[in-house]
Amino acid sequence: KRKKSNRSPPGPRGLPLIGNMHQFDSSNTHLYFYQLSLQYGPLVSLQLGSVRTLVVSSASIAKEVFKNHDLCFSSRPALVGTQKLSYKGLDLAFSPYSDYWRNMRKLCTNHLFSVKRSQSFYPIREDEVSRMVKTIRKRAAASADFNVVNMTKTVMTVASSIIFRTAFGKRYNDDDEDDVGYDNKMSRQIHWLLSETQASFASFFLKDYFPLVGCFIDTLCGSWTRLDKSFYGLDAFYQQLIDEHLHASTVSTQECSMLDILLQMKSDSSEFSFDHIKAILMDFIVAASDTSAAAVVWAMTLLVKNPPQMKKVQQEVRDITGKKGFVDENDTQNLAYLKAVVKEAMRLHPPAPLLVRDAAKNCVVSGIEIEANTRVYVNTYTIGRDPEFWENPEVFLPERFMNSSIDIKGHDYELLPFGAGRRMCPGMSMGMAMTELVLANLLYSFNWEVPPGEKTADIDMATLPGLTAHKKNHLCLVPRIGY
Ligand code: HEM
Repeated sequence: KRKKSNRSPPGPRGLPLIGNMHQFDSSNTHLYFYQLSLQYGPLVSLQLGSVRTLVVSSASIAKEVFKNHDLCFSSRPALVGTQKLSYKGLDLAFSPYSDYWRNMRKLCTNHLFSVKRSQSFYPIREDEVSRMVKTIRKRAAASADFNVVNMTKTVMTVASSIIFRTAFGKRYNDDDEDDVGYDNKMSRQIHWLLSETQASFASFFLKDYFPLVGCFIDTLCGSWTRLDKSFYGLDAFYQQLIDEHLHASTVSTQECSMLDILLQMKSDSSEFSFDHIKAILMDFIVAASDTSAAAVVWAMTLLVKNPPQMKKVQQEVRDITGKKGFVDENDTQNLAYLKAVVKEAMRLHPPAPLLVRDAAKNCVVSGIEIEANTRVYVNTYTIGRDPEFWENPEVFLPERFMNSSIDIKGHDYELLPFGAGRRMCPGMSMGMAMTELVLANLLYSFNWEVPPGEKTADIDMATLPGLTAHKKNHLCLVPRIGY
């Protein structure tokens, strides 16, 4: 029996010292892992430098990981980039499993991420989505040469505006946003904040795989200098916003924001510092806007490529909303088919496809002994396409979720867009509220066409490298006033 549990899962043959590092694609990791799973099966082992790595690609093994051994797999790897940006693990997302993480998670779930809190931010979502609709309307009325909307930019802008305003309680430059994509100071500042944070979190350091020599090579390559520069830039930006809040009389902060709540938490506890606040805000910024925006863009892409489903979902949104001009969050609760569309888009294109954990101790999964400190990637992209669970897995068919009990809450292991177990996404209700509201209003107000001379079949599904799986090439569509 012991012999059996010691066998190692299959995987590509590596080289001495570096293992499989030379084959590892760190830019589109989930697609690389998907290919490996097609070749080697649902459990693949790799040696990435000094890091033993396991890739899980089936719902049944994911269930073992998250249900039977969740405690063992509740830690995250302490990577150079994430440690720096999280102020050495003072955040939630990149903190190792510990008493600190448990307390922080409880605190944040109660104060920041509860359903009630998410509802309290609804006016912000409503206002930003209305602004988006207004700007698209202008574009729809423009002449043929100017009516193409870059959906990727538009959706990223509305999502980051919502998140920025939810985090800090204010907008920038209300006045000059008469263009789709709002190319103004706010947009540029948020864009910089987002891209810098994303890039730093995802930055590649050899030290993460070769602790002894990696540090030296990273220094030679200038990776540390770049990371330090980003970190100090972001730190200064957050400090400026905190200072503005502390001297609230100098700015008009009308809305209660996440930062207000965090400052209150700081004044209630002497152990809570400004670094804690910045680390949590950093998590929120990186985890919240990008993921929801990616979800909307993938859903729109799939709908445009599937006209019968597009027609059906628009019919539902317009029937339920009636003539009142805006889909609100009471309406979205009743949009069963739209919810099925979102689930189906997340099945095919989960915005955060890799659930990353480190094994805290030895344990046996699928009859195989996993050693402590093994890095485990659960690939929800592959699991969502597993033909054992999904009929015609490559086909976009939201109907499969109508009258189905399969949900995204982390109990149905064949569909895990928000993860599962103790480290599951705490912002699910806010993320879903944002995704559904933006998508519903895009579908309610407009009919969408590809630009003249293009075909829907030409819209590609390539993915951008990064922590969040964005559509690589921007989705550009022509809006026609629909309702
Ligand atoms: C459509 C939107 C979203 C998607 C698809 C998504 C997905 C995910 C996934 C897959 C994880 C990793 C879970 C795991 O390892 O099991 C995660 C973690 C996390 N998400 Fe989200 N997320 C979304 C929106 C949000 C929002 C709006 C927030 C904040 C309000 C948020 C905050 C977080 C945090 C803090 C973590 C780390 C949790 C921990 O490690 O304890 N997410 N998210």
